[in-house]
Amino acid sequence: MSDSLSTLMQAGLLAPLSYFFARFVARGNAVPEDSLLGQSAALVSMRNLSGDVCVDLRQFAGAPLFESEDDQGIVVPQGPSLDDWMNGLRGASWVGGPGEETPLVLEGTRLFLGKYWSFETQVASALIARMAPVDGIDQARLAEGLTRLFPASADRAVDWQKVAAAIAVSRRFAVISGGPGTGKTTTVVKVLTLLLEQSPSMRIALAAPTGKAAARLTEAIAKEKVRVDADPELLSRVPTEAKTIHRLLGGVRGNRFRHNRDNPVLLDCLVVDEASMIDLPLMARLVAALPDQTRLILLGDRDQLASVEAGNVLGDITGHGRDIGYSLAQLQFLESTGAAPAGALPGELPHAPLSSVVQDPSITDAIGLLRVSFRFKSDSGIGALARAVNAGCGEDALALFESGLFQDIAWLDAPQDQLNPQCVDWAAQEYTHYLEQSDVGVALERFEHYRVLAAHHRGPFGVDEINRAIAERLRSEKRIQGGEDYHGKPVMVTVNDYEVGLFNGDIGLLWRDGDDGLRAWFRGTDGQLRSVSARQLPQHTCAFALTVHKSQGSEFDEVLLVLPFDRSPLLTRELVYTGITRSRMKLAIQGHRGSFIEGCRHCVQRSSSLSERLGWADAVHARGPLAHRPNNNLS
Ligand SMILES: Nc1ncnc2c1ncn2[C@@H]1O[C@H](COP(=O)(O)OP(=O)(O)OP(=O)(O)O)[C@@H](O)[C@H]1O
Repeated sequence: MSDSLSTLMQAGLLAPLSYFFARFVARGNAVPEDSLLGQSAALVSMRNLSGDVCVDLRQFAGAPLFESEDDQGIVVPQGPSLDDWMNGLRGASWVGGPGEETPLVLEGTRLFLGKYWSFETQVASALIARMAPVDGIDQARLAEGLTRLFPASADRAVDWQKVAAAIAVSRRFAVISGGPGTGKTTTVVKVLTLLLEQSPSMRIALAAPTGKAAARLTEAIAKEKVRVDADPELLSRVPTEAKTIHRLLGGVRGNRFRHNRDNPVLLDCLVVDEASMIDLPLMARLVAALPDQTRLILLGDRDQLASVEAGNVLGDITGHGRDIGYSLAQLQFLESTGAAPAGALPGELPHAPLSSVVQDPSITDAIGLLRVSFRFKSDSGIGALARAVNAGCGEDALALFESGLFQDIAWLDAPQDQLNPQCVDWAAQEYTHYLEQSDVGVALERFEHYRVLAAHHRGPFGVDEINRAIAERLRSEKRIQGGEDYHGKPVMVTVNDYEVGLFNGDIGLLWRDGDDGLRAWFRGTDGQLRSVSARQLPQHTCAFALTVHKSQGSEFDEVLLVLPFDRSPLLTRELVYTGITRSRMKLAIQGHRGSFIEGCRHCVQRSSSLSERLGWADAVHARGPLAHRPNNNLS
């Protein structure tokens, strides 16, 4: 006999939200909360809070439904056999089939929260509606533009940027994915140029999930625009400013965005950067607010961490690290426009016929993978490290630190229960540079050069403790003075405040403004400085150290990555890869060697059916070291 859901909640094994949802569903069906229905509702809600979009009952049939520690003395309920489970749920009035508006939806063996089933199907149908190639492309003009903007290299190797550009111009939905410095922004500026050459009146917008990412996109687009060989008048129509997705959608009114299906954003083309950070609900709201004829181009690194909230939208769209092969029609198009030399691109993949990878090649036909990093050359330890981690080889990654070949990477062994003192030394030394500035604009810019990142919030290697240790050191060196709020304190906003215009993840500095006291200063997506009084500052935390999750969309010259000593579910290949690739020039990792190797083996797996809805064959979530082919993104 297993313990009740309420006991599980009291023991901290079940979130209160999941318990009350289970109770609500059970009462709605007039059954006890510890019935199969109540337990199933609690399971789906709990898994959703951990990032899954649905629960595949096959994974839980005959297995414990919730995680527990052996020493807790709690008996966790087990899933029944698959047949009994499916039959039991089919009889419940609050469990509907696909399309029914019920709190739970059962589709095949997958059980969804009704809302998430709707989000997933909305995203799938919006992307599928854009999957076919666009009619009426002037191929001669496109071929001329591709030749002009992507001059042939001497070695006649495939120019993956050119391939991705041809794909993005010819389709209403495209993804351009690549690791850091592979030229996503460079390519998209050329894509927009080619689109404007096809259709000069095209209305284009740029967006990103966070203010930081939008500011970086704005800056990168401005830099690339001046290098493009095209009519300056046409180029002036490429937008100069990227908005956050929240701002593009017009901010929240009540619990809805101002732009939605009934009041769409009127655009011909939307480019969204850092797409790996977009969770399923936000993606659903974004596509709902776009008319079907609006082109959507997603940029991102498919190997990065999935979004904080449920779903792994970019991973699902791009096949979770699988190789990409193109259909015959796509190969013919790419060759006829000169995007790739005849016979150079993968159609049927060397290790498998395309039909075993995708049920419908339209999905791979929409993806351009950038495979060469222009940032990390062959002497870059960061590049080599990212490649080894991405291939799941923690041992190889550790060997790079000891090889003596690379000056830009360093490993620090973690003492079991405290930070390595060298970490605090380095951080205090680096942060002194911005604290020495008199101008807040310069200080903000200087602050962005260096960052400490960690996997966890709490514990000896969590951001809370690291922030405390760094502040204490800087205080002892008289670099900062004062209590909770002080001149020079870095702050990160942790909520969206539409009134004040500051959003979750925005980073600024508290800075004394003459006699007016402390104000919090931020740089907007347009590059302009703005400040709010310390009193107006929405809920925030200290930001000497950030979680790797929060650092997505940012890059720094130098990074100290603090990994936990013990194995942890958070320590995954994607987390380590994302942490490493936040650094442009210099990286130090503090960690435990065994946990690091384990972490590199372990991939984030989130249950959803989006990849299958989009045409990928079977569930491709298993991305273990064997299933994953090393990619060349960072060569
Ligand atoms: N084909 C190319 N040849 C030479 N340099 C290039 C090429 N493409 C891009 N670069 C340079 O590489 C650098 C990175 O390019 P870009 O910013 O477009 O990459 P990204 O993938 O958007 O990077 P990020 O990781 O910052 O998102 C830039 O300095 C850019 O000018």
